[in-house]
Amino acid sequence: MLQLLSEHTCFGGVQRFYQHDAAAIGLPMRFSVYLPPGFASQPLPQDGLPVVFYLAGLTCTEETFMIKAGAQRVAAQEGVILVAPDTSPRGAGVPGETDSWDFGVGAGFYVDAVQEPWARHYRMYSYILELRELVLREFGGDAAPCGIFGHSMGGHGALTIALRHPGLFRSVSAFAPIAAPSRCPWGEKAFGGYLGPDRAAWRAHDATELVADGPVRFPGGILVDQGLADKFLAEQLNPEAFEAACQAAGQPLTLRRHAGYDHGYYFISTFMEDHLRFHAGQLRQPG
Ligand SMILES: N[C@@H](CCC(=O)N[C@@H](CS)C(=O)NCC(=O)O)C(=O)O
Repeated sequence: MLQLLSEHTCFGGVQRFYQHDAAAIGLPMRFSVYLPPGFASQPLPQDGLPVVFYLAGLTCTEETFMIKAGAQRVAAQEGVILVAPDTSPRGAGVPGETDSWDFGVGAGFYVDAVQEPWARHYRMYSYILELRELVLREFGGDAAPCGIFGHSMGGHGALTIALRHPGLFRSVSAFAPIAAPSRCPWGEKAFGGYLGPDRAAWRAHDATELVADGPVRFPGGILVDQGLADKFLAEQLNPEAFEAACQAAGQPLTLRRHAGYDHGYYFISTFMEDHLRFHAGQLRQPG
């Protein structure tokens, strides 16, 4: 059952925060929803508005995007619903889960852990799919088209989940994604800890490997923005590996490199409008 935690009128629509019992996680989870002004007048459930999911990065919560990204104004104009989940289970009680900022709490990496002691609750991959179903049931209508985007760890999550489920998500974009997690320190730590030492199992959660391994899933293109003053760019993000894989596979990609921009929400908010219009345009097309 959905518990409404707070509600705020915003650009003529409504910003809400919810808690619910997440089956995939086995714990209560929080998420945020922005419902644009057109929401109330939609004839549910047949003709739901497009829904765009945003997956946040390391250390973030369900609040970060809604507070910092400046997305609601354009979502109101475009008539899209925005949804942002938390970035990990909270209160799982796994020993050491708060010891580091890039693994454990705030760092679920959008995978289902198979390694103990994480496997019981750290199942953010399945949770995102569960949340999509819940949101469509509650707000979207069964036929609502969905898009997904995210930042850094969440950019990795958005790309990998969309590439694995192109039938569920019709548009995908990312800000400064961890684009090849199997070959960077953040990804090696997270995948090693959650998925174990067998690197073959990592491929299914690595955007660069998924593009290389499969057919073209998004013929309408993928949009990625990357700041060139991002302190994590050289060691962690590897957009050039993703770009090369897309080129080799024939997957259309618009990778924009922006001089001067860093890794944070000043960068994200600058290009947020472009991403929302990209998703709205793709989700409005008959599909
Ligand atoms: N704690 C890290 C930074 C973590 C970080 O940059 N997190 C990004 C996502 S990977 C973020 O969005 N942080 C929240 C914010 O900027 O509000 C550090 O000290 O370098």
